[in-house]
Amino acid sequence: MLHGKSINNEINYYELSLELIRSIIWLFMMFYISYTRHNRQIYLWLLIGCGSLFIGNNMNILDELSTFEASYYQEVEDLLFTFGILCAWFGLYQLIQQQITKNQILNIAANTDPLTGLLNRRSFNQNVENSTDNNPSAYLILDIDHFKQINDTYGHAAGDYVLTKLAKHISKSLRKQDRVARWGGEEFLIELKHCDSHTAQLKAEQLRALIERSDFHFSGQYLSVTVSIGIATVANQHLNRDEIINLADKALYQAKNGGRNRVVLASDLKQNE
Ligand SMILES: Nc1nc2c(ncn2[C@@H]2O[C@H](COP(=O)(O)OP(=O)(O)OP(=O)(O)O)[C@@H](O)[C@H]2O)c(=O)[nH]1
Repeated sequence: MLHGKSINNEINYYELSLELIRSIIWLFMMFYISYTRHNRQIYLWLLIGCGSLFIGNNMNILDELSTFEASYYQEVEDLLFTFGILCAWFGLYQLIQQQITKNQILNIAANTDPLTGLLNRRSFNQNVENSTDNNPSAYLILDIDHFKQINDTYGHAAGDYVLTKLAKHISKSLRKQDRVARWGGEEFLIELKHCDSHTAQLKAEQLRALIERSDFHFSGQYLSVTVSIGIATVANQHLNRDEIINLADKALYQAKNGGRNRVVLASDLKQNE
């Protein structure tokens, strides 16, 4: 007899069973979370939180058995409850944060090219479909000349370096409203918003010259890099975007056939055909 409270040996088995079932469900959920999220830290917070809540809940069952003052159990129970709820909420908060971060990472991975960080073809097309802008745009398809040779001579890593550096050059030379995507292996698609064919041709020529002048050094080797560019504009063409891009592709084909390292406009192409 410690503090003058009479011993009551009756345990409420029904209450205890309910607590046990609840705890088993929690444990199962936490193992499931830990297994699917692969994050032991979150699992630990939830486990500590739920463990404290479980013990807190069962304090009143112990109360029936023991000799301590009821107020003593009440204090410990309150403490465990508060601690348990804080831990469980913190675990849940971390779980939600982790889910948000994972979604963001997945979103970036789904929409960008991993090598250059530019938009990928899927994401570029999606945004084009969502666009309600009726102003004329110009489409430029830029392709690296003899890229296979760079890979074959200096290695795949050198080719990757060229692609990455080229992507940076293109991105830097564009305005905020313009977009660029990695369209294929060594091909980039540029969308110049509100741009007529004359301006598009000037910009493409500037970009071509900039790349020709740029230093591409890889592992102490100087790499000569040039590009060919095909252009098509939306203005005055009663074609949809896919058809315009096809026109730009044809212009690019002619730039390649014309000797590479040059810019060809689709309207010139029509006249020449
Ligand atoms: N390093 C590297 N090479 C790539 C990548 N994607 C595609 N390629 C290579 O790009 C090369 C494209 O070669 P081709 O289509 O023959 O074109 P090209 O040699 O540039 O010739 P032209 O376009 O006619 O001037 C192939 O050798 C591909 O392996 C990449 O992500 N990294």
